[in-house]
Amino acid sequence: MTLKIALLPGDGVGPEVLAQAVKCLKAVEETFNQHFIFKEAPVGAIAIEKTGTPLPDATLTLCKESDAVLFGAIGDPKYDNDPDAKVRPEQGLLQLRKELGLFANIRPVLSHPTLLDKSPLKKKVINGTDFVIYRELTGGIYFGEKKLNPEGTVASDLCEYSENEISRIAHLAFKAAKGRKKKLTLVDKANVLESSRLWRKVVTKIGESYPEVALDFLFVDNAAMQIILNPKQFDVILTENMFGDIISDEGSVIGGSIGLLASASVGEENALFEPIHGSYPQAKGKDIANPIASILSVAMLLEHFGLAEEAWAVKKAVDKSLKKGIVTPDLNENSQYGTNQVGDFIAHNIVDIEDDFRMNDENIDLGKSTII
Ligand SMILES: NC(=O)C1=CN([C@@H]2O[C@H](COP(=O)(O)OP(=O)(O)OC[C@H]3O[C@@H](n4cnc5c(N)ncnc54)[C@H](O)[C@@H]3O)[C@@H](O)[C@H]2O)C=CC1
Ligand SMILES: CC(C)CC(=O)C(=O)O
Ligand SMILES: [Mg+2]
Repeated sequence: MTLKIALLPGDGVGPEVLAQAVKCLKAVEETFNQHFIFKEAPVGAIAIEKTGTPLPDATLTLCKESDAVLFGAIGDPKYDNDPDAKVRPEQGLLQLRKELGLFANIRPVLSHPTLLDKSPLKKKVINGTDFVIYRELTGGIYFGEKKLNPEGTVASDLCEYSENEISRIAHLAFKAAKGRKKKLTLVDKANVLESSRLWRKVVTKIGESYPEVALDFLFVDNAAMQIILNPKQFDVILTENMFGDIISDEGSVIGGSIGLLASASVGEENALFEPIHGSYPQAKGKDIANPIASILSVAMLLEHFGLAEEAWAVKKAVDKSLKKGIVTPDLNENSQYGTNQVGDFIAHNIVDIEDDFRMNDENIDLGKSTII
């Protein structure tokens, strides 16, 4: 298979972690005889510096013409610390999601047996956690009308959802639940928000078409508590944009580091793969950022294109690095290994398991396929 992959390294540690993901894709090319055509383009703060805009037209065109986008991270303290900045790196990512129609962001949350003591949560609470968050990605408060009065003393952001925006991701989430533990939890704030009440109504109706899936509801404040009190109760969590953003960072505490959590953003025509973390500017250039979230995003990319064996080989190599302790300092403060060495180890361990393909009973601990 030939795939055109747009590489958007972005800011902070984005380029460093993305470079490790590309190493792994090159290992997949060599080992499995696939063909990936890479083209790189600027996005975020670096693009603002070069062109004045966080998503230059040429970058957007490249993404639209590619089969997939592999994204690093964007963001820079220069903008984070300037509330008056009119142009911001994050606008580039939001516009990209919107322009590519990436309405569903899929974020698996797992506990890995060798990392149980890396989480501040009790082992018995997190052991066996395996859920996936379906976060709506192109609507809600991040995209609603923004207002600031002329005096700069009153501001608002509108949270708006249409039935169609809710139903298209709800169908994806129900289908995912059907293939997993058959449970879907809608996280909302329907006791307060009109938009959440629409979510409940639409999701309840769609649930009738998926009778094998048990549907339940949680208010987001309670969900934030339940995710760390009893994460094993969850299978598929469906939620709106901002709630999904927040609870997925919270969920990363279960795994032991946000540097492990990958994501896929999908729409009708396009797909983008990125770690859930940001640009981690404190680590820029220090070779300490965990590249695994970015590498597992590659596994999600491969799954998305039906390259299941290749995806499995990537996950298996990640599993090996975790089990052998070839990890960055976020997972072991005494670690001798940097971003590059972990990337090298994983890429080197991507091997062909063609004749030994036991996806369902192989003893690796990175969950089953998450892309439907
Ligand atoms: N998708 C994206 O590109 C995102 C961009 N951002 C942007 O990133 C910048 C920094 O935001 P923060 O709130 O500090 O979030 P962040 O996710 O960049 O970092 C928060 C903390 O998570 C840990 N961390 C993050 N990535 C890691 C990695 N690969 N390995 C090990 N530890 C890691 C570090 O302890 C770090 O202090 C901001 O400008 C923000 O707007 C934030 C989230 C997502
Ligand atoms: C620009 C932000 C909305 C990015 C973010 O925090 C995320 O997608 O997780
Ligand atoms: Mg986030």
